[in-house]
Amino acid sequence: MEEASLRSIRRDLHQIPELGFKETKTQHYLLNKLTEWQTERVHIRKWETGILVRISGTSPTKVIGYRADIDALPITEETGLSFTSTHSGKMHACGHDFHMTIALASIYHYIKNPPVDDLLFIFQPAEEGPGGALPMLQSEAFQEWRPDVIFALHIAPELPVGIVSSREGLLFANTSELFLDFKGKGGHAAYPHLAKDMTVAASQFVVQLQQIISRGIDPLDSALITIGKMESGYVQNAIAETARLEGTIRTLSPETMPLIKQKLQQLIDGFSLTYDCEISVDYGANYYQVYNEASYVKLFSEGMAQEGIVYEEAPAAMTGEDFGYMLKEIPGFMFWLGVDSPYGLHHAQLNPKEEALSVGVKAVVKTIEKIVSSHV
Ligand SMILES: CC(=O)N[C@@H](CCC[C@H](N)C(=O)O)C(=O)O
Repeated sequence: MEEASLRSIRRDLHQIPELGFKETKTQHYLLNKLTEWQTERVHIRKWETGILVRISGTSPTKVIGYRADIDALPITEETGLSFTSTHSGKMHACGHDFHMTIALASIYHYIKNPPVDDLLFIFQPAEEGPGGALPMLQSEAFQEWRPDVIFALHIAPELPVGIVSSREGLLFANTSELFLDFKGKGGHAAYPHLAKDMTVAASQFVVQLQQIISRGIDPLDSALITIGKMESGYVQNAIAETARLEGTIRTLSPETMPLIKQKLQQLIDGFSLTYDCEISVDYGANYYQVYNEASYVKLFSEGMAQEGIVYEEAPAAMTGEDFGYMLKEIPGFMFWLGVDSPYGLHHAQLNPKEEALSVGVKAVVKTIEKIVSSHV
């Protein structure tokens, strides 16, 4: 596909960001393109707000899967681009507009050049939350077309265009969302002794919970807790009756996650007594680690060298990806695609370079060819 068409698709998608399981305009846009190009080899199925596209091979011995996530984030875009988000308070700040464009262009390639093996392209909803990969994987629609091998990419703002990166084994962490609600007793700001101040309780909690990691977890088994949002009270001269903390827990090993949750519960019990309040916890969406199968990463790095794309070994990252659930069931891998943006993932000014789109398509097509001709 021409560079100009890649950019135009990416810009269209960039303007209509939608949150998890609400990607109706996105689904409609993708379906329009797919049906416009459809031939007798191409079979399309909807699943919730996602789509599965199966392309029949000329002489298939396996099914090769490629997954692109399609949802956006509740972030107000500040890029000032001419094709900025038209959905107020929502933005493709994690590159899923790139991921979808690269998947569409790869499908287009295989419509023009029929593949040897069967291909399954997966447009998956709700990666940022509440998690679309696991229910999609378990769906009848997916299981009927289940691939034998699967891979995916993620944009990497810190890498220059022309560089891709991955690693054998653990690439992304185990994650759990964290929502804490505090309920005390409100009152006049001048009478703190008659109230139960949840601003104070929640503030102490934020500081104290960092010690779960620094004092409770083996430093060689990395983990983190980030509180990204904190809310309490209603007005400057009243004691806050309620407070809410929203965050995420990340661990390098699946076993450390329940340990942190157990220690959090002990902290919650202690705080409830000390501050005479009620604290409820909700762990929201949980994602399993992204663990890459070594043989496919080797195949990928060989393929990139043949294609003139620079391959670098990636460090493991504390980012999360529900694609980990697909890799738990189906062998494969994930890689980073350099897009060179001074602002990182989840930043309101993230602006990936569009030259990376064609590098992404080349990388996906080459990887499919390598898997077709391999015996792994
Ligand atoms: C690649 C990336 O940025 N993924 C997200 C996944 C979010 C998982 C969930 N909502 C959580 O925050 O735990 C990430 O934040 O790493």
